[in-house]
Amino acid sequence: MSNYVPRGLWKTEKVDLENTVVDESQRQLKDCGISSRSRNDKFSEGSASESDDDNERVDAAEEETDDEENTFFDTRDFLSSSSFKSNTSDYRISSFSSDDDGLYAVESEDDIDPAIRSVGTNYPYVKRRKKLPDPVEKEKGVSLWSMIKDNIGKDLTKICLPVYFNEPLSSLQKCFEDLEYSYLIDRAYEWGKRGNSLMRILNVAAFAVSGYASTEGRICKPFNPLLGETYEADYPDKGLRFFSEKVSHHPMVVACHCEGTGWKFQGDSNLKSKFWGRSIQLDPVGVLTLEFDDGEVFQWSKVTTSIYNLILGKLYCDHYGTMRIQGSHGYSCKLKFKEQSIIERNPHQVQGVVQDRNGKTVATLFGKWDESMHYVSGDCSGKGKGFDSLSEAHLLWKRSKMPKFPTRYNLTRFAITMNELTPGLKEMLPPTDSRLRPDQRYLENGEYEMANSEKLRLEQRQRQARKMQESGWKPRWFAKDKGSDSYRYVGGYWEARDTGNWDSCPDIFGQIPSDQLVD
Ligand SMILES: CC(C)CCC[C@@H](C)[C@H]1CC[C@H]2[C@@H]3CC=C4C[C@@H](O)CC[C@]4(C)[C@H]3CC[C@]12C
Repeated sequence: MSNYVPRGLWKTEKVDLENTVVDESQRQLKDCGISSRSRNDKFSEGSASESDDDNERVDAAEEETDDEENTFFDTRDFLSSSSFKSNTSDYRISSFSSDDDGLYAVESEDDIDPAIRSVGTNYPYVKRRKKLPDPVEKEKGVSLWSMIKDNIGKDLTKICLPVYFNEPLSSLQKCFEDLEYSYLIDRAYEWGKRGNSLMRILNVAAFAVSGYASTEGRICKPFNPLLGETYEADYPDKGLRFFSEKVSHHPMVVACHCEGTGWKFQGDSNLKSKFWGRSIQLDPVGVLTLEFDDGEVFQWSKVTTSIYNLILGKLYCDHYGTMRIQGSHGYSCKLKFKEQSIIERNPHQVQGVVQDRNGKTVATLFGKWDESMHYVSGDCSGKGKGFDSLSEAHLLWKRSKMPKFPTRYNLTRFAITMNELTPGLKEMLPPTDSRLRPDQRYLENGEYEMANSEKLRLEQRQRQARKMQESGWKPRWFAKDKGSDSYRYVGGYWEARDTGNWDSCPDIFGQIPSDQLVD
């Protein structure tokens, strides 16, 4: 059994995914006879820290059975069932066929009220790029194993992984990926305005799930932003503008704020990570808040994400757990993300219910986080019943098609646009914007050597971040809410951008003045 790992050999350690160091315990892979891996089978990285007395929990996690198994009916069986097909026979046919639109294309949604369906389609057109630049240098196959083996005997926690394991986006930009399907919030807004709160929460729920779609097949690490790094996304073509800032380094926290048409979305993301040997578990802490102009507020938290096959096999991630969306006007929604099992025929299932203020189930939701979400009126989540009424399922959301020019990072069409730096935009940005981060730009251009050396330089800089925080560093655009641990946008970013006055923004990507260097 090649992947048998003696118990006790694996320490359950807290892994800082953002610190690009190789975990000491990976050295032990060698002792287990695990041989080289290609670049495509990427490896974990993390810093060894904290307790190693949690071994039992590994066992517990492995042996845990999914007692909710039965409550998940087979969505795939259903989607291919004739009753469903006859109802929405053309749901696979895209209503947009040219390659020019794809970014915000909504697939055929015949049963959606045309007036609602057209919400968000009359935003101005903005030309955005459809591919990343062609790489300057040829890609080379870097195996993580070769890096580890050359460093045996050294302190492995001090080795930096090359930029080759990164995707050319920062964690700040990745937050914006959650807004790819913002038209669902626009629809929710419209439904609510028409007095249909049930359709409002259903669209909010579909939005909350849709943010996960872009994580499928993405196995590269985003760049860990520097303290004070920011990212803005001005997307009039989606009727919104988004802004995020890295507000803390220890623990690593990113705060974001997005103003849409009739709504505001904000939150901060702080991941608690656990290293289980073969996998890494990420538990997001913090609440996301969506606030409509008419006063209705929705709050929810993200579910657990795990990254599997760090040792052998194909790396992949899965999302599982229960997401509770609490609305301020009576309805709430509970969504279960089913955990994938090894023999899973039908992964990525999500199922849930909307309940009114009395706890009565008024609608049932089901689908897959990487595909689509549907709803049925009434309660059909119970076992044994439901398949008849499922023929009345209505499409809420369907994932957009992947780009015509795939990237080696598997970015979606939307993600490809996020790091674009047009000359006009460059002049508007503060010196802290992720688009100006040199190593990330070099990686995007396929200049791997330069990317690597710049990454090392900036990581050197970043080592001062803890000191900065301890000596009273404060984020520029967010502040902690009184009596709470969450960050709120204090305002002023877009106003500063209008005047072009970035005096208060430090040059975080530049050279460190030699008198400020610390050892
Ligand atoms: C171990 C290394 C080299 C492999 C690459 C790890 C990749 C797969 C990891 C690194 C950071 C991770 C992301 C970190 C944060 C979030 C927010 C969370 O709410 C959804 C998942 C998501 C978006 C993760 C998806 C998986 C991810 C991209």
